[in-house]
Formats: sequence, structure tokens, C-alpha cells
Amino acid sequence: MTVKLKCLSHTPLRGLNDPGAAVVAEVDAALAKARAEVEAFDPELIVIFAPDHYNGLFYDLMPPFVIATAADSVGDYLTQPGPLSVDRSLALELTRHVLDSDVDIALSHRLQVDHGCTQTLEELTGSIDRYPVIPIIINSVAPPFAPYRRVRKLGEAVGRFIAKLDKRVLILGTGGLSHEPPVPLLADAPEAIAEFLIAGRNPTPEARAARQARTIAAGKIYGTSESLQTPLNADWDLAFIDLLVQGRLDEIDEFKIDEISKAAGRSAHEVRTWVAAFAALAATGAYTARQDYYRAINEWIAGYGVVSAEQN
Ligand SMILES: O=C(O)CCc1cccc(O)c1O
Ligand SMILES: [Fe+2]
Repeated sequence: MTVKLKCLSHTPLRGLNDPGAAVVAEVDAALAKARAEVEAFDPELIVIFAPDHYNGLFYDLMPPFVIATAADSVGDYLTQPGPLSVDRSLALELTRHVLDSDVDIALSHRLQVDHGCTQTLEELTGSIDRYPVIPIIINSVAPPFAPYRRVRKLGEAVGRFIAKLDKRVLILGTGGLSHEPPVPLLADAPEAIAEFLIAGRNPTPEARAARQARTIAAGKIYGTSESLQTPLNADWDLAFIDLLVQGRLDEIDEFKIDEISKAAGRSAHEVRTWVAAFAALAATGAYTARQDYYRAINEWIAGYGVVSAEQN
């Protein structure tokens, strides 16, 4: 087994509400480098930890963690629609292994995934179906959440499975860092919004377009006094990256969900995918990590970071 890891932010506003050309070029360069490294590694399997944003998973049955044996991209924002190349039998084996490790996880034999999973696959591999993949969705957007220590346990269980494979495996985490796009909350939601959050699967094209227009509008004022959303927090982001790079994963067990929401925004919990990814890598042996890129980008509603790691 050889393992590499990449964790990066996603933002569906890339290409829809861009910052200045210099910043766009910087990010393009960071992504081109990451993609070239993936190409050179030539993974035989990608394990991707991703969030969902009320596209595949709703409050009619909201699981803390899900492994998919088959997955279709809904094609939201600018992402590619269609099936991912999920390794069905390996995904099923992984599910058994995680359950045997005392971590409860849901199983989907037909999951819809959104930009939270597909954008990173496209950016790092050129398409959503280039390599065999196992998608693992971690609820990071629809509270209540399982504690961070459980996310770490999940990652460790996945890592022990990966360690037994005779394959080159790329572990991905996608989302974060600090940010708060206008995703509605079920608590105190008006009837129509509550209905969407509970049972909003397969929205009409009009409903999807309206939702995307709201995100773009929020991006245009994010970080100004006009915005009601919690702003980006570069200090929080850089401290989190340092913790991962320095291998201080045990400190994550003390992370407080409400404090993170306040300090870094409600969607900062997408870093749960990074936590699982690093815990998985750490379970395969000691690692070396590096920060490839960081910038707080208001136009994209993203504390935007790229981090890489590999076994020593
Ligand atoms: O459509 C949505 O629900 C949220 C879109 C969205 C915007 C900015 C950063 C993100 O990570 C993100 O997911
Ligand atoms: Fe997101």
C-alpha cells in the first residue's frame, strides 16, 4: 500500500463569482500542481471524505456518516452530472470493516452527491469518473453533528482498511475552511424551507437556479457590513492547518461544535472531512504534511486552503 492525501476547500462560486485575476491565477496554479501530482501518483483507488449540502441527504433520514457503493452527481452549479466510478465491492467491504470497528455508518446503494464531492474530483483528476472511488459522506452541514472525536474514529477505521490493501490509495478531504454560505437551518425555518430541508430531493431546475442565485448574491457582499453571515477567519484556518501539519490530531477530540460555528462559520464544519482524511492517513503510519496554499477569498465564500501529506 502507498498512500497520499490531499485536502482542499471547494467552492461552487469558482467561475461564477471570481476574485481578481491574480488570485484566480494563484489558485489555478495551486490546483494544476495538485492535479499533476495526482496524475504522477496514478491512484488505483480514491477514498473521498465529502459533505453534502441538501442535495443527496435530507432530514427525512439524516445519517452522521454514509458510505456509497454507487453514486450519481446531481450536477449542481458548474459541476459535471452523472455516475462516479464507485468500486462497489470494495465499498461494501469497507462498510463491513467500519462497522466491525465499532463505528456506526449508513450504507447507500444509490447516493446522489453534489459539488461537495464532485468539484474536488474534477479539479484533481479532470473528471468525476477517472479513477475508482469510494465516497464517504460526513454530515457537516445539517445539525446536529456527531462529535469531532467520532469523525476521527471513523477516519482511523477507514485508514486501517486502506493499510491492508495492496494498492496506491489517494485519500481526499473536501470543504472548509472557515466560511458561512447562506444554507438554511431547520430550526425556526418557515414551512416551505423546512419542507425543502426534510424532503427536497430532485428540485425543479427553477428551484435549483434560485438557490444558486442566492449563493452568488451572498458572495457579492460576503465579508462586508451588508452580509449577515459569519465572516472568514484566517487565523482559525491557519491554526487548524498547523495542527494537521504538526500531527496534533488528538487535540481534535476536544473541538467544540458551537464554538467553531461562532468563530469560523457554520459551514466550517466541512473540515470534518479533513479530520477524517488525516486520521485515516495517520492510521497507516507516520506522515509528513505541507500547506500548499491558503487565502481567505470572500468572493468564493471560502477560507481557501490546499494541504498535501504522505507517509514517511
Ligand atoms: O449551495 C450550497 O448549499 C452552499 C454552496 C457553497 C458556497 C461556498 C462554499 C461552500 O463550501 C459551499 O458548499
Ligand atoms: Fe461546501
